[in-house]
Amino acid sequence: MNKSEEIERVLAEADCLFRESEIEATLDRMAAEITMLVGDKTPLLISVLNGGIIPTAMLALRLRFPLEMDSIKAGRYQGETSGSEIRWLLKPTIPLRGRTVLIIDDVLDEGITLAEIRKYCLEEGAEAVYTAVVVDKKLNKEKPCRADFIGVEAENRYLFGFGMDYKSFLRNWPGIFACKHVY
Ligand SMILES: O=P(O)(O)OC[C@H]1O[C@H](OP(=O)(O)OP(=O)(O)O)[C@H](O)[C@@H]1O
Ligand SMILES: Nc1nc2[nH]cnc2c(=O)[nH]1
Repeated sequence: MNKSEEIERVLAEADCLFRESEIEATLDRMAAEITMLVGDKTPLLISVLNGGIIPTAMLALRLRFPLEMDSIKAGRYQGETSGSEIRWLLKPTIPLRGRTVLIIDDVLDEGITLAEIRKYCLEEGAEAVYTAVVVDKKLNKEKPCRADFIGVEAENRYLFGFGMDYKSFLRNWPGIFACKHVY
């Protein structure tokens, strides 16, 4: 099976957990919550690449207050469907000292990535660090990091869409989908 056949098969078998309209409504609600908490803090939004690109853009367009944006890349999956050691690939260039930071990512799974990024921001002198994810996966164990703003909860299956990839593809799929099999 070549790559495009694999992607076609994953798509054909996948279950849609949340439709585009449901995620849009969820993002509206998250934006209102974020505004209440940090709307007067001139926050720095940090997008966790690559999965955070789409959620960050969609959330930022809903925020009507002054903010800055930067990115961080610290991945554990590197295009695979199971995680390993975290690798730092890009750090923000805007200084974090004294800032209210909002880290935005697509999915909170084991919570290791977000916990490490949160720790990094605090070490860099951020005054307050908040975290937002579109999906929090329900695992039957404690996570090292909780998100302050959560879109939806999903079962513990491999997900794609709305920023989340299947082996680097399908981040652009408009909804949240669960794979039946990973190949
Ligand atoms: O909670 P965890 O188990 O640590 O996993 C969550 C992380 O996994 C994915 O990133 P990935 O490393 O796959 O990089 P990507 O954003 O480029 O997809 C996702 O975007 C989160 O950042
Ligand atoms: N795309 C994707 N990335 C992840 N990183 C951790 N869990 C997941 C998941 O379910 N899907």
